Amino acid sequence: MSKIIRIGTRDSELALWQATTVQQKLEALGYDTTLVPTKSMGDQVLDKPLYELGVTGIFTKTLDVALLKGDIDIAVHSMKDVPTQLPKGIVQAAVLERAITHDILVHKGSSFLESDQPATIATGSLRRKAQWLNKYPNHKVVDLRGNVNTRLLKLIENDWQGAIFAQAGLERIKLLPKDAVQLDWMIPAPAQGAMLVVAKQEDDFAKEALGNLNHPETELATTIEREFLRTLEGGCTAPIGALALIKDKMVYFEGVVFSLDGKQKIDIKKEVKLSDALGLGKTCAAEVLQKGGDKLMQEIRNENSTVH
Ligand SMILES: NCc1[nH]cc(CCC(=O)O)c1CC(=O)O
Repeated sequence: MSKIIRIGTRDSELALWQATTVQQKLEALGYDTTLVPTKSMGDQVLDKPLYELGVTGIFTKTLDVALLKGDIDIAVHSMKDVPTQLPKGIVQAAVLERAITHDILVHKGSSFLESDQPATIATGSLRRKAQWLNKYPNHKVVDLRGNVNTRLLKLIENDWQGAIFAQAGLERIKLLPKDAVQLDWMIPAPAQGAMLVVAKQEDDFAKEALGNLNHPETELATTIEREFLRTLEGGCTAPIGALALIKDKMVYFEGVVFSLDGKQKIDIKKEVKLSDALGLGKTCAAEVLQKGGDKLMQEIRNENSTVH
């Protein structure tokens, strides 16, 4: 195997951890590899909320272009950052076994959670904001951008009580504080905690190499969650959560869409046999749309377009 697989990645600590993990797995199988770190637009524009940038795939576009130009052979992504429609010519080549899916609150003392005192929580995610305000209507949520390391620093520098992160991200780069509070009531983003490796459609060598890294259960769960998101036409900027758990040949699915202020919530829970899991995300999304989700999604699109 003389060909060297060039692995494209963003250059944040978390992205590099993820890409190195893929690199080590490929090397263990006997493949030669090299890492190609790149800055994405999403990492460069830090002074605007994500949802105002109005571009889907802001973290993935730079790597897509590098892949299609032939500067890299594969790209490693946090799967939740990847738009549900991949660009033409790029395919999903491996979904790695998922880490913990939960969100987590990093704080400077958590007693405020048990009181009625007002508090300020930071997050750049509309999904986290809506769910937080739904549970704590008297709190304020402020925008927070940047990679995980930057966001932790901003929390220290600012007068906020806490900030919300994906537990998987903090664990991977060993920055999870011991007293962080796991938000097991918060529905994660579709595909949170999973890594996706993409390749060019025509690159059989890369696709075969990556086939060894694929984790079918994670692939199925994330497919269902992303189908739910795609059917709702949520992109990456709507307050939509989805989680599919696979256990004992059953799939347990939970999906939700919130209004931006967190006051309205339309959710769905379904359990089906593993053999009936095909199309589950779509069916659940159709039910949500029918239960008033279509109107809610339209409101979200209108409100989002007025802030652009
Ligand atoms: N949007 C940024 C992002 N993309 C993936 C992760 C964490 C790892 C994961 O969820 O797979 C994070 C950080 C966060 O949400 O705190």
